[in-house]
Amino acid sequence: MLKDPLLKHQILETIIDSAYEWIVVVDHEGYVQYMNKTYCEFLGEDPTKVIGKHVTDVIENTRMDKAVLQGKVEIADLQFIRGNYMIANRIPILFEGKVIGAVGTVIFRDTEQWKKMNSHIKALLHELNFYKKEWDVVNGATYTLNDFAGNSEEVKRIKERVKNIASGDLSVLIRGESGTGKELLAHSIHQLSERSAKPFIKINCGAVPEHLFESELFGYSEGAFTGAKKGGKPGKFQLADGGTLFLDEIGDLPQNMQIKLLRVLQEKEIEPVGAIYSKKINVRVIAATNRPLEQLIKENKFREDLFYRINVLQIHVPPIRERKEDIWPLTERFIESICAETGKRIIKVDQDVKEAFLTYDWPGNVRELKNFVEAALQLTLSDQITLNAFPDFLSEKLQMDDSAKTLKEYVQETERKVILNHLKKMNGDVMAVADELGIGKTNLYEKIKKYKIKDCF
Ligand SMILES: Nc1ncnc2c1ncn2[C@@H]1O[C@H](COP(=O)(O)OP(=O)(O)OP(=O)(O)O)[C@@H](O)[C@H]1O
Repeated sequence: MLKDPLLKHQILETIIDSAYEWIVVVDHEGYVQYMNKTYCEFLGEDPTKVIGKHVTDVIENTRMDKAVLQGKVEIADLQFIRGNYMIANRIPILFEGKVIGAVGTVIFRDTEQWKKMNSHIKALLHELNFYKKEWDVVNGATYTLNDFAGNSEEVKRIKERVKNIASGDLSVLIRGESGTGKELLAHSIHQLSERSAKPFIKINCGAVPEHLFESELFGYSEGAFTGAKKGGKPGKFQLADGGTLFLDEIGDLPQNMQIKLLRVLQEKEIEPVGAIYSKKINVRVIAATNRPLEQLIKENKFREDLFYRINVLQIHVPPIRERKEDIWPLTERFIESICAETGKRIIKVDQDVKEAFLTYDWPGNVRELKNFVEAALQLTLSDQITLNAFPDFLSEKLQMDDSAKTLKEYVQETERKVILNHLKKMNGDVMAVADELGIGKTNLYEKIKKYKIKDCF
């Protein structure tokens, strides 16, 4: 029996320091009371100085402080530390029925071993992604209507329209600025149609060199030209047979191709380059454009007959600056999916960021918003997104005052800010805010609706 408490302590410490896991102990307020040597080494902390620091200042993405607050055991939680996934356990310490602290352990003390396991997992994930992409190539459509996020009336209207027009073979023209989600909607229409088990094939009319267009769309037969593949090559129309062909950026289709495309849509048959036969095809066409086709028609750059052929059903997706109430639901959706992919944990987005997102005009639309959120999550080291989390050029953009604004716009912006600040201050008490601002309750409700600030306080 060991009697000497010092010796006991020394033995225990040696056991803990050489233990397989990294170990941290915090008190009831989340201050570090103990951290074993290997964990300190990994985090680059001095074991003598780490004691007394708040755990959130020491460990990235930690939930030890929450484990103490909630008093709940968390086992095998995926935690992202220093660019790596770790498996963390958090166990509250109870004394006389009260939580007095918590013990946290992280599996994989040996970084070499961990690295091996990590690259093994990453390789598996890569493989999984590879097969997922292969499947997507065969099937083509990766998005469904559920992926189209937003709560605005416009989004609701678009979703209803997609559901109504998905079945059937009529051509669809999706219009809207770049990055508004036109391709996502094209996928959704295909997924909801009777053609969903058949391929969804996309061609970007703005990206194919003019001389390759015909063979890209209609394929070629063997010996069609020097360098032609033995046995010929199917074009996008053949690949999409039975399914859907998505003609992205149709406004950029070269003129000589416009007439050929029109013929195919009318006759429902294609003639591969160099072939002396034509082939029946069964393809539904969905086209998208961000260009003013009517104007292009006037300028003789787009054929009117082709326009009427593709414009049987139309969907218009408004830019994000015209449906600002979608910004927050979209941001939440992106944070959620990026966190699920990377193992990061984001609990809060600063009010400053929300404000800046609402004020900014988003010329690149949802794509730009998604890129902003991705960049912020990449750079943030805590579980909170602040304006500092954005790369400099992005935060400058977000905070930039738009000098092209009219006086009316400035007035409206100020009015919006004042109302929002008061609502925040008064915890959303509309009556109290109306009183303080000296306006009627109905008037205030109208302004809340007009400025779409219902979800911002
Ligand atoms: N409502 C939405 N909900 C979720 N994600 C969206 C939404 N709208 C757009 N996105 C995302 O924004 C990005 C751009 O969307 P998409 O490629 O569909 O836009 P687009 O209008 O086809 O752009 P372009 O005209 O430049 O081809 C994609 O990553 C897409 O997933």
